[in-house]
Amino acid sequence: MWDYVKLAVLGLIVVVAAVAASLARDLPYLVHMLVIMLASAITFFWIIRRVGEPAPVVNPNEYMDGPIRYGVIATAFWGVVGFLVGVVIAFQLAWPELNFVWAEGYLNFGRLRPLHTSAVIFAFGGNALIASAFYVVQRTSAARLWGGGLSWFVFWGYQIFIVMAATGYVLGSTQGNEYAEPEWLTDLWLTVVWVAFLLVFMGTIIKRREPHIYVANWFYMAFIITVAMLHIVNNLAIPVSAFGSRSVPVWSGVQSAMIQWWYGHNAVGFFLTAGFLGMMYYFIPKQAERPVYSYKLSIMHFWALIFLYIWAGPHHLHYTALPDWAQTLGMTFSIMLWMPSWGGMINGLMTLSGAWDKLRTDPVIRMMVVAVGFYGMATFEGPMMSIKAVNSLSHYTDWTIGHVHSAALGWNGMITFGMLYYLVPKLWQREGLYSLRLVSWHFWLATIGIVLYAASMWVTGIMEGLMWREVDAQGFLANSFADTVAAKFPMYVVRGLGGTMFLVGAIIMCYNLWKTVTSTAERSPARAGSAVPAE
Ligand code: HEM
Ligand code: HEM
Ligand SMILES: [Cu+2]
Repeated sequence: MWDYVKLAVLGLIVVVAAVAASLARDLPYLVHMLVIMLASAITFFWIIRRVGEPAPVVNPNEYMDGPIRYGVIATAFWGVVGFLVGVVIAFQLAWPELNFVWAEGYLNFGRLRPLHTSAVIFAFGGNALIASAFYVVQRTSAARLWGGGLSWFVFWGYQIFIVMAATGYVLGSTQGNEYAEPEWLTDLWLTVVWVAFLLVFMGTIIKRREPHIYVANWFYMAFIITVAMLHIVNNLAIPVSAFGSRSVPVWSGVQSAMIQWWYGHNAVGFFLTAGFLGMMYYFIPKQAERPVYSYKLSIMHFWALIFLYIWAGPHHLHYTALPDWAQTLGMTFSIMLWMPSWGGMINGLMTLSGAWDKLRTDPVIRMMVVAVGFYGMATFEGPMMSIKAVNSLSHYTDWTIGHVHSAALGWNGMITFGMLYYLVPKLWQREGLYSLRLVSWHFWLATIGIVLYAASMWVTGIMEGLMWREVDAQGFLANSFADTVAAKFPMYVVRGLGGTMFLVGAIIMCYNLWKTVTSTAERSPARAGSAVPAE
């Protein structure tokens, strides 16, 4: 019965999408409708082939790891895609000829930049967060994922969101809000998927068989709930037509700017920080085989972090039309944010106390520790850049880009790599990784790549900031803008090389993980996924 309801709904979606596609007013809308039509049609046929088959017997004591395995593969795949686009745009900035004339309007810097930022944050980071949240919540709750097949919907729905966002960027559909570029249709779809994600996560927490809610789950919960709130408020818009991709935002003027950076900053705070701290709190103790250093500290810095982050957004709008008091408020909260951030860093690093020797022998733990180190560095640099006097130099320069990437590559990238190295042998029931030597290669390529990236951006950032300020004896500007661009060329090449090393490291990781699954010995089946007791 339930199958027939699903078939009817999917059939209806296919027809509606086909009609909407034929009425489309613009190309991105047409493509999105075709994507929806195709995805619904494939699901339709997938279900119809199984109608009447007895439902597979699931053991409620067994973890649901299917969507997590897919999520791990998607994380690695989108990571390589996102880094590759990053390398391309890095070289486009060094050599503008790489904005090929034949690809103008599709593959030029302006189209590829949001493709890069969304691919790395939402596709690579998002898949890593969803997969690890599903893994951690089951293990720490001693419960199977709630909602039957809903977690599969979350996985596939999220991939459809990624495809819609990516095709939209290349075809020129954008709201023009950084990190919130997708238009209304894609936004609505993401909202549906995200609510399903929240339901699966909370459902599992509620039916947990472990009285205690482990701290990693608090961070994941804050991440899921806050991102839902940010996404909905920042994307409130009225579509121009039901059959076109364009919309008119409800916010305007300085309010619009403030809401955008309330969103943007907390995307950093809750997507790239809170969620990833959840990852840190599970995978570092596991890999180090040590308990979390201080449970008390984890609770204190959790509440301080989520309370302070929400207020710090105005540091993106220093010296703009935003009222002065709001800028100062943003700056003050940013400086306070240093403390809970370092609370997290200290807790992550000190979890290794008594096991520091592992740094010599285990390249995976080395990766995780370096990640936490970069987290600490970025959360010192950020509060410093939020001071208005410092920001007057750093704003609009490559210093910001350096800050972003030391955090993104160092913290988000490295902790995710560590998580993947931990998860793949577990999820495919292998004795261990195919090659620790290759992990070491990945570690060094990535670390040196990050250093090249961050250092070159600090140099160009401070250089161009100072060049913009320089005046001659009469008070005229000493440099034209083009002079500052020309002066940056060598550093842009260095950044591109650093990015290439980071990308090569990630490709080595994919090879290593692939070999782990295909050519290492299986673990004894007794140790495979059983839901009691909590791990
Ligand atoms: C191979 C690695 C990477 C390379 C070569 C690379 C390169 C770039 C380049 C060239 C830009 C544009 C800078 C500009 O407009 O001046 C950029 C922007 C950006 N990238 Fe990356 N990237 C890489 C990895 C990542 C990762 C892993 C993340 C996040 C997890 C990330 C997040 C961002 C963000 C958020 C921006 C926008 C920054 C801003 O507007 O201030 N990138 N990247
Ligand atoms: C205590 C923590 C942090 C504070 C106070 C902070 C502060 C800042 C400040 C002041 C800027 C420059 C704004 C501007 O001049 O336009 C900035 C930019 C940025 N930060 Fe941070 N940061 C922190 C941590 C992080 C972390 C951990 C990440 C990533 C994982 C991150 C990602 C970014 C991004 C993506 C931007 C560029 C936004 C844009 O203009 O597109 N930040 N941050
Ligand atoms: Cu911020």
